[in-house]
Amino acid sequence: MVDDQDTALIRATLDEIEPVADSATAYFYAMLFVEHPHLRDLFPISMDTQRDRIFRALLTSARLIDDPDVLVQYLSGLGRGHRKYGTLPEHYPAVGECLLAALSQYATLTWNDASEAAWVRVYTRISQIMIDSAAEDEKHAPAWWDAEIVGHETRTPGIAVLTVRPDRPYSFRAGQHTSVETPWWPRVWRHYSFASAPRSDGLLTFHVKAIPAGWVSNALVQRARPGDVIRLGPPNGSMTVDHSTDSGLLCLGGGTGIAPIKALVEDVAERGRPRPVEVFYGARSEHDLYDLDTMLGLEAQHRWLSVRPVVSDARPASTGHQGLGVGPAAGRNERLAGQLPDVVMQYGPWSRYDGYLSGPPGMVRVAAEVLRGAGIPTDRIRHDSIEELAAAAR
Ligand SMILES: NC(=O)C1=CN([C@@H]2O[C@H](COP(=O)(O)OP(=O)(O)OC[C@H]3O[C@@H](n4cnc5c(N)ncnc54)[C@H](O)[C@@H]3O)[C@@H](O)[C@H]2O)C=CC1
Repeated sequence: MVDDQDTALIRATLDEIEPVADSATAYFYAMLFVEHPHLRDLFPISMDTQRDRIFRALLTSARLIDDPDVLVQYLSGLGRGHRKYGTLPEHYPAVGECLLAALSQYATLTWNDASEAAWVRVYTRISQIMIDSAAEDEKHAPAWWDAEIVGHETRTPGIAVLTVRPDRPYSFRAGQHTSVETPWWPRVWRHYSFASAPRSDGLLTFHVKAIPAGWVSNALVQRARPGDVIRLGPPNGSMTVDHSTDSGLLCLGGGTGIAPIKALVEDVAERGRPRPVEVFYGARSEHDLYDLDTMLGLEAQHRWLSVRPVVSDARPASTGHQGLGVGPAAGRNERLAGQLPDVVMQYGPWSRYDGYLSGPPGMVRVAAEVLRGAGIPTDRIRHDSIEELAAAAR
């Protein structure tokens, strides 16, 4: 979608901007709100969590520029996701104009007529994909769903499992995530993975951990109660099961990252085609393994499933699990000790498995490398965008 010359020019601008991204982004928003004050209402009152989103999206696009299929998929998701903010096609030129002004102001070494022309071409193409996908989506899906909380279960002082009933049918795939807005913080949206495969009663579940200074997560854990109504954006994400193969699934779920892994296990169970699924469920302490009973319940029902709890803040286990392979092992469900990716490497071989990674961004980053080292090709390792995970963890 972009030729090599434009790619090089775009990357040169972004390399120069990256160290001063905060200033460039502040300049961009200041200009946007001064020149186009009516757009201010599309953004949250407090901009602190919003600020780096646009730059993150640009970086993600730049990183994917060599992979047009994935880039179009990413931008289409972004376009659909922008409907819930009230974004309209006529807003894109205003954003583009301020974006280019900010880039020219802060990328003084690399900015010239050629790079400006490249940015105009690329931004026009990016916005067209987003506008088209939003228009297509509008034909068959609402911009957002209202969803009533029908269950709120506190699992630990900081973790709650929420069950919600959307006001209209909501279709998604196991392993995907959505964005959530609470009534208490208008226009502040946060991503949460679905913790179950689609259910016949149409209910959706989420595992939410209250993170320090996390407005949405604290509201959902501490304040939300049955009867409250939250808002959901469209489903997104490609960490879904490839049902066209019978390869095994190697799943790493760290902390609340176990939520989509549970959904994936349910998805495999519903397909009725048994294939080996090896789940490593990591937490800092025994106490943090808040969903272990559910996972062990699933393991008891399905012979093809193995669940291994791993605790990182514990002394190494005295039993010799190392190098045993992934077959049945004595003492299964006994706590393994260590960081999730390290423990997984004590098992295997994994080269014939597909990798599914979900959890803190640091874990996902390290685990992706470790699985590549274990012989799983990059295109068979699935996880959500690490930039998005890092933003969610703040
Ligand atoms: N789709 C996804 O990827 C999802 C991601 N999450 C994210 O998962 C995180 C959950 O947080 P917590 O429960 O506080 O998890 P946590 O920080 O307690 O860690 C959970 C596990 O990950 C391991 N881990 C953490 N950092 C690591 C690193 N740098 N290298 C290797 N292993 C590491 C720990 O040893 C532990 O086993 C949040 O950041 C949340 O946004 C949650 C749900 C879905």
